[in-house]
Amino acid sequence: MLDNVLRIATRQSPLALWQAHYVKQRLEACHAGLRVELVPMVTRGDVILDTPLAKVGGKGLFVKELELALLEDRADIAVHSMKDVPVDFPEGLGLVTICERDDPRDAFVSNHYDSLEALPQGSIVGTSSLRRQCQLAESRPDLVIRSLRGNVGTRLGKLDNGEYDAIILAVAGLKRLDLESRIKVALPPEQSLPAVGQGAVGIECRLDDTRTHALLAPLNHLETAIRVQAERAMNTRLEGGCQVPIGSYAELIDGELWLRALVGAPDGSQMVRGERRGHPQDAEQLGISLAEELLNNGAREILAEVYNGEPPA
Ligand SMILES: NCc1[nH]cc(CCC(=O)O)c1CC(=O)O
Repeated sequence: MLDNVLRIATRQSPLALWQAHYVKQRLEACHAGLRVELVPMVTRGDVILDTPLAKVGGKGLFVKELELALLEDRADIAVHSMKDVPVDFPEGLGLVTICERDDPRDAFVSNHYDSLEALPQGSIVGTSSLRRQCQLAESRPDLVIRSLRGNVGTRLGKLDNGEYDAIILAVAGLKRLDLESRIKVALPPEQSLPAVGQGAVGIECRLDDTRTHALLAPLNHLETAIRVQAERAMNTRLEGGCQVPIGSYAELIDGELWLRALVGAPDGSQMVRGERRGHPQDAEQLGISLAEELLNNGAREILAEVYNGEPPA
């Protein structure tokens, strides 16, 4: 491989391409003479579009092919939405860089209603995320929640077709695709606790590739990395698989790390919440101890039911 070239394995969805181009631009701005190339790939997750993710193997489907390309040295890095990165990495690969987080919140998107509160009884809301579903169902048990999959553009198309009265998407994804104008309200964490890593872009590479590590170093954002570390430690301790009703969100406020988390029954009938404050250096321990508190307060039973029961339609 040429000394001045770095290859990014990327999916070809508009969001994945935006994220890959973002990293390319930042790397080229940091390193004069470096040429960053995109290596576009198709993953199984891109091919299977009409089945709920929980039934076909979950989010891991979107990263396996990219990781294989790294292991076979057909690419040097893979760029991911941190939200979609499974907790475990294949032998020899790891996440070495987390870029500065964008808006982590969920967005309420509708063509007819200005807010969640304004939705009439029985309105149809689209989301395939159990995390969004359980929080919606808790505050508005009257709503009808229907599965919604596909790229951000596909999902908006289904809203515009009239299949849904409203849908929930990540603010960050809409912003990246220049679709911020579609957001009616960004939901505060109190109303829709974000997913682990939501809004942050992470970079995976071979653990022994010191040249790439050095090139990536200036892109790492320490505050974001600490927040996401606490969130991921929480999910890992819960053994949160791919499709889970778990929210996990950390903030750094005046030097203090504040982690909030929830586990909910998909129908919103039960919800276990907790929070912890501590030193940023203890991010991982904070996540683990909060997870243990939730497990002891009922999360264990909720998660067992979700994993053994039928995946939601
Ligand atoms: N599950 C797909 C996905 N993965 C990351 C984002 C948004 C960008 C981000 O959170 O970094 C989205 C779209 C969405 O949830 O609306």
